[in-house]
Amino acid sequence: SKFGAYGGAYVAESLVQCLNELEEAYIKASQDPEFWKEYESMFEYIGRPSSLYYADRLTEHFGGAKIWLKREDLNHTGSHKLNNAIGQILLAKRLGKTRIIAETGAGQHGVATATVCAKFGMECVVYMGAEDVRRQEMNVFRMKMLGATVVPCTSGTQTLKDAVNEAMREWVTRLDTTHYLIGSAIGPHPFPTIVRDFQRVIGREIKQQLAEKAGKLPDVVVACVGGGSNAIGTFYDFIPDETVRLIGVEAGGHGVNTTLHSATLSKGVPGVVHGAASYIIQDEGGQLIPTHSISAGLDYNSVGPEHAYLKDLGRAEYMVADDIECLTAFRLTTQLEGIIPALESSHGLWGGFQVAKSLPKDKDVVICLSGNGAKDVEEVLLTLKKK
Ligand SMILES: CC/C=C(/N=C/c1c(COP(=O)(O)O)cnc(C)c1O)C(=O)O
Repeated sequence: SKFGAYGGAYVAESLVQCLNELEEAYIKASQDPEFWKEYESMFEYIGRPSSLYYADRLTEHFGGAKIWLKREDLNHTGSHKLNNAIGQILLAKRLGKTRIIAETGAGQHGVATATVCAKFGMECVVYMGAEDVRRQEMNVFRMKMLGATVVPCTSGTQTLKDAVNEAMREWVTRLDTTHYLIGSAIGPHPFPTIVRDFQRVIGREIKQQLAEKAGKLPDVVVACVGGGSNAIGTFYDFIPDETVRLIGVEAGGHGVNTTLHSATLSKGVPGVVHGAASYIIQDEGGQLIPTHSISAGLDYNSVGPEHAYLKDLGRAEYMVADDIECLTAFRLTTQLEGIIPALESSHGLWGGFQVAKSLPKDKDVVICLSGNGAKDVEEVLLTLKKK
């Protein structure tokens, strides 16, 4: 249940039994070929395998290594989030739950959760910071259209961490009927392990696809890091391949020399929040301090414990892209490849571009394009108008 000193389950007594039940159910399911068959039978619904697209114009523009995009934005609902939502609702069914709650920031996880609840006939309640309800309004419409109840959270900074707080607070009162379908590789054990196992299909497909297309392993794989699920899913099957560099890109917001960022691994400190030991953006007293990112899905005080572990091991490297760099990558990808990326993914794109331009042409850099940017175009226009 630990990733080195990180991970664990630092929760109130009232949650321990439910987490043990979840862990037991997951261990049984993960050892049951029928479970994985059922999970993989839903790949058609998700649209898997997602394509590994060679971005020839971005490659030419930067003049260095070949840039490949892993198109998780083309999945049903528009991001990688459905990979995890499908797996967890199958678990919830095995646990006999009838009701699902979730947190969301960018609204992508909320939409993915509402989608699987519609598909599998379960009640769905999604907690979402009021600020994120405003900046990801299109996804709020989609969640409601899919039959979910969206609960705006007005505590704290009214963003992702506040939604997690409220979801956990409610979950502990409804453990018998309700599964908390967590949206990233965060939270108390066994959540980070479960979410990683449902996202590792990303890296497994990349490995197979690049072997087919280029007859080799990637030299670098890059992904943005919010809670860390698309990144750990991209990295996990490459961890044993020492020649493959693993690079996570966090949100630099207004700059890491300000307090308004979400660069947890670069500027945070070890601590405990939302049931897990990891890196945290907090003050000396251990209180969460307000974070900022132009992208709601990266605007979070902590990060998955497995990333904290990979960082300390030196197996993965973590960079930062600030709001401006994110917007630059957003524009370049849109105007050179005709692909509008989510603002979250744009952080990974920026990081991948910087690495690609520093490498020779015979190298291959794969960037996980975690989501579609349709949800962000209004916010981007608003931001550009303020310039
Ligand atoms: C679970 C809270 C995070 C959300 N989204 C995060 C997100 C992220 C960051 O989440 P992780 O992959 O878990 O680091 C990356 N790309 C897209 C398109 C995202 O929507 C959400 O609510 O949709």
